[in-house]
Amino acid sequence: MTHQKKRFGNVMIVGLGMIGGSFAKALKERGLATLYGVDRRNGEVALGVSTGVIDYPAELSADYVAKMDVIILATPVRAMESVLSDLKPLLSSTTLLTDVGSTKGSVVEAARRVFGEVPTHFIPSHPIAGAEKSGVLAANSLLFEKHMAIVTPLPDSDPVLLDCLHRLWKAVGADVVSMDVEHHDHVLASSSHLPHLLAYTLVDALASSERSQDIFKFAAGGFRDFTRIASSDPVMWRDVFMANKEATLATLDHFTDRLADMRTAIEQGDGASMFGVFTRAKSARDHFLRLLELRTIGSIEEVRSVSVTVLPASAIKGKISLLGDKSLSHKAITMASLSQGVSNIKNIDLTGDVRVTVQAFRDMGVVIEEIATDQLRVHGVGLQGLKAPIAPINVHQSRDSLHLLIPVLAGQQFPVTVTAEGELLSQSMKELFDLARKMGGQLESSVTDCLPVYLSPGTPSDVSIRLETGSERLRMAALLAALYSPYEGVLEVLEPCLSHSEVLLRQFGADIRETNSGFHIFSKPLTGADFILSGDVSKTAWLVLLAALSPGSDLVIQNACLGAVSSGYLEFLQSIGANISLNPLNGDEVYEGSVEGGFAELKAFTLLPAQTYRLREELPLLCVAAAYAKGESKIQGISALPYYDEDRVLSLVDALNHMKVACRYQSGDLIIEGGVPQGGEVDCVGDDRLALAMLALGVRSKASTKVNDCQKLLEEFNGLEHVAKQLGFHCSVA
Ligand SMILES: NC(=O)c1ccc[n+]([C@@H]2O[C@H](COP(=O)([O-])OP(=O)(O)OC[C@H]3O[C@@H](n4cnc5c(N)ncnc54)[C@H](O)[C@@H]3O)[C@@H](O)[C@H]2O)c1
Ligand SMILES: O=C(O)C(=O)CC1(C(=O)O)C=CC(O)C=C1
Repeated sequence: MTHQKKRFGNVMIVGLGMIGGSFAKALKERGLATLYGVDRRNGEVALGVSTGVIDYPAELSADYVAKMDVIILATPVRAMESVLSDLKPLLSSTTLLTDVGSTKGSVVEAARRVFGEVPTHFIPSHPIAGAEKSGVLAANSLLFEKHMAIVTPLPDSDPVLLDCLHRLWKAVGADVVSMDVEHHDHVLASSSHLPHLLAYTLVDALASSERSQDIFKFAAGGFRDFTRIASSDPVMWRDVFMANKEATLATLDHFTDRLADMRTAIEQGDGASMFGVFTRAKSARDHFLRLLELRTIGSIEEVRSVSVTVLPASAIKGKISLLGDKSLSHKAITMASLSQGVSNIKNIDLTGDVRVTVQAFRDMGVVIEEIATDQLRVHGVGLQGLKAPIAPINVHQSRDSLHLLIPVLAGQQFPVTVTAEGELLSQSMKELFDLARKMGGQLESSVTDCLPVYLSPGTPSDVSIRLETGSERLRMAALLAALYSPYEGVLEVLEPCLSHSEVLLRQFGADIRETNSGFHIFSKPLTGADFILSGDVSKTAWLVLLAALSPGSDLVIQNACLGAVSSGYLEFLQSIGANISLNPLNGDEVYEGSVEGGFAELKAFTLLPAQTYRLREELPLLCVAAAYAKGESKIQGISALPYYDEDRVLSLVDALNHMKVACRYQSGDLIIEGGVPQGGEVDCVGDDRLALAMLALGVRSKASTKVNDCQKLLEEFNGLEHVAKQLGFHCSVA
């Protein structure tokens, strides 16, 4: 045999069936190895050669085995012991020996029985990919692409060969993960072995029933989807259940108990229990499917960047009602989940981060029905009625979800891990974690006060909290912490007037009394409520600014969220000359109403540090107002802002410079000279608020403005193009 040495040299497959054949074919097609096949059925090997799956037939003899760089066992798992015995006298310790068996403990035990102890060059593995077919003719060279391959190294495994095993799986397209043998067998017992057992048993039970002819005749999609895997190879699966007895019995018992509960629910006509199980199962499956799709279609980074372009010189005209406020949407879902009874929430915005909050409560057993695209029915479980989730709670990049969940989780009876993604992982959460500590919770994290955090409950105690910052998210978190006080919680805040958080909590029956410095919150269960959410605050702020900057505008937002906190920004715009009128529908301190806005020349302004802090959420929009105002505006105290608010302003300064707006950042203050921006192409670094500010900058600029990296903006504001069209200005997504 004369051939050039390939990257993985000579590779022998023992058991040239569907999996062994697929592996051989994948390596061969990529030119990565010279392939040898061994099978107890000579016909499979001959077929392997004739169909080009392998290069050469082989045998388990010294001649062949000695020159192999890699040997892969791909027989059913119980046949592996005899193959290992045959190989034992022939093997060299430099040959990587691995397997693809569906169970790992039994294969390791077989190696121990044959060799005395597991040789350092035998490293088990398992591709999580397959099909219900068997035999070499079912070989598929793409089978492992974007699927996982688990390697289960042992403490003494040879590191060089372990590295080679990782590279081998990677070379055929798999994502490689490491796991210990016992964990592997437990996880696979539930994710793979139990479903096969159910499919086989279901088909067998139905096939032996008296109506089997008709059952199969009328079986359609559901039956087909559920039972595809009952066509899998019986030898392989008999071996799996004999090899992984303990773990499969454990998961089968758990499942049998749950099935018995379902039987009782059907018998008793208990629709609520059935509905609960089905809703949780649907949401869990949808969630896992999304994760799976993300893995198989590529990572988030690979998603192509989206840009939004705004054309200048159009008036903002029309009457509009906005979808519910994002922050109120998060809060309403949280309060409804913690209430006793059912809540109906209308005009809720279920896009972007709000989904994270919905998913977290579903993961903890709350049934949340989506009645319409903007309407939820939440079956609350009470303040302490959440169930331990089966996996860590992931808040992704949602700061709102995190601030609501930490105090709520600190008030439960079970421990839980909370994690996040992106920037949230590297930011200190000290103030938030301190609230949970005050509630008696214990928090452990590998980096102090950062996520991921392991949160375990302690003894609940009355909390007394004094907030030193004006953060609305922290205020809501503190209110929730106080709500879990056994008798009375005390909250002192910088601005003791009522905000939407307290008003919303009162709608759910919370006993919150105002004091000179804040609130007293008395222990009392929340009760379900029905309500309609007011329109989004940041979209209102954006549209009103667009109208103020565009001559000829005549805008009416019918369901704006008004009141002490949310109208601070609108009142400030009024103070610099904007033509805005606020028309509250009722006289409460926090209320809904309409906002009317039109064009007016804006005056330059100075924001003192305290104002800058108070208006920090809308600061990018105020910078845009300054860019169009007559004269020089000064925004003081930017360096004293939380760093993410400061970063946002600094990114906007880049865009201002790019659009030839004269501005400078000096000792923590920003000075902006008003004029007419040039337009151009800018990047919002994936920040939705920054994207809105940059689009506002383009609304009356000399040329069109294209804002890149708008994925997050479109998630958070998915009706953007429609709203623009309705109000007569041109905003297009590419
Ligand atoms: N089918 C799947 O979806 C899947 C997925 C991942 C892992 N696995 C594992 O891969 C292995 C192979 O499964 P498959 O689906 O390819 O089965 P398969 O039936 O297609 O192939 C197994 C091959 O092994 C041969 N064989 C049996 N005993 C032998 C022996 N003593 N010596 C030499 N050859 C022998 C058989 O003749 C057959 O050709 C199993 O251990 C299985 O647990 C299967
Ligand atoms: O897709 C299929 O047909 C499979 O059964 C593949 C499957 C699984 O259960 O997911 C089967 C056995 C394994 O060991 C790994 C993967």
